[in-house]
Amino acid sequence: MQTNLRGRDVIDFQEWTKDEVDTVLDVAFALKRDRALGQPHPYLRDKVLAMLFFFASTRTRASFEAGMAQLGGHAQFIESRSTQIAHGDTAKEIGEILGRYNDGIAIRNVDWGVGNTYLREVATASRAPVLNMQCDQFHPHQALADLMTVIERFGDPRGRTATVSWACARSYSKPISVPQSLILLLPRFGMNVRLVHPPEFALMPEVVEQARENARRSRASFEVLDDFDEGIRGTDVVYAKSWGAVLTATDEAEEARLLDRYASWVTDGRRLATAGEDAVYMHPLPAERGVEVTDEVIDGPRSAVYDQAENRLHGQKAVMALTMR
Ligand SMILES: NC(=O)NCCC[C@H](N)C(=O)O
Repeated sequence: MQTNLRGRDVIDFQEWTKDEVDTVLDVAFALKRDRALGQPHPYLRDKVLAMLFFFASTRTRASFEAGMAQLGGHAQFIESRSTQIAHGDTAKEIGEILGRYNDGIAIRNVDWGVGNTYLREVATASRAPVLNMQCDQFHPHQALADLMTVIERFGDPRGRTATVSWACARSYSKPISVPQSLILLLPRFGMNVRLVHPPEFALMPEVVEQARENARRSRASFEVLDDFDEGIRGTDVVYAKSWGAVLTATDEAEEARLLDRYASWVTDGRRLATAGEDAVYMHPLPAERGVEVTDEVIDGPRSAVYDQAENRLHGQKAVMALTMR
């Protein structure tokens, strides 16, 4: 195993070289094979990961915690609301202190305009690496699991087309972190990316610009479209999920009006049938069934959602094994 990733933070893989991400993928697939064979791999014996959550989690908590146990270590679950953070513990203090107790600090803070800065402040103060369990701007471990899933389905992803699209959903205004990490990572592996959204649901311009640059460097294409049907036609990966109008909507009422306007942005069987012959449907979950996607699609033969969720475990174990040793 390469050792030079020890101590490295993962805020987004954009800050890692392609070779470094390749190392993570190699280790992730090796750990996945080990697990299938019942082969133990206790690379992190006696190591402890702090998992600090400012927001709800299903897959992220369960997979980081299971992963640490499988690597021979331990994960401690910390919910921000049961800490003294509201009483004054600063990001610097959290970094200093949790960094002294632990070998890694994983954080989920999706508050718009807050999360990314918070993670970086903790990372600056911490002697242990900080792993991003989703912030307002990036969700690197989701994108990693998704890339693994694409590689498992298609082999070499070069020349394949991935549609990263907005879809309608009403439960809450979701972060833009999943599509942002995806459009940054997939072109680096040679995928042609179509970013599709209504004009009001734009991503951060500097992230889109970086994604375009990543595509240019790998001689892949990068397009921004506002027509859902056109975005899906002939594509290999239909990754359609909701996100909030964080850069344009000023209040919930305005966002609700936008959702009414774009309520037809649902991935259904008719639309999926227009994608490529061996196209795959992807979603990070939780999905709003009947609003974002029909049961027929998410439960259908082209859906990769459970493989994506499984690969969270293997990808994160690779990151932890490489950064926390
Ligand atoms: N797979 C996950 O980490 N799920 C939580 C993040 C996805 C969430 N629906 C989101 O859109 O940001």
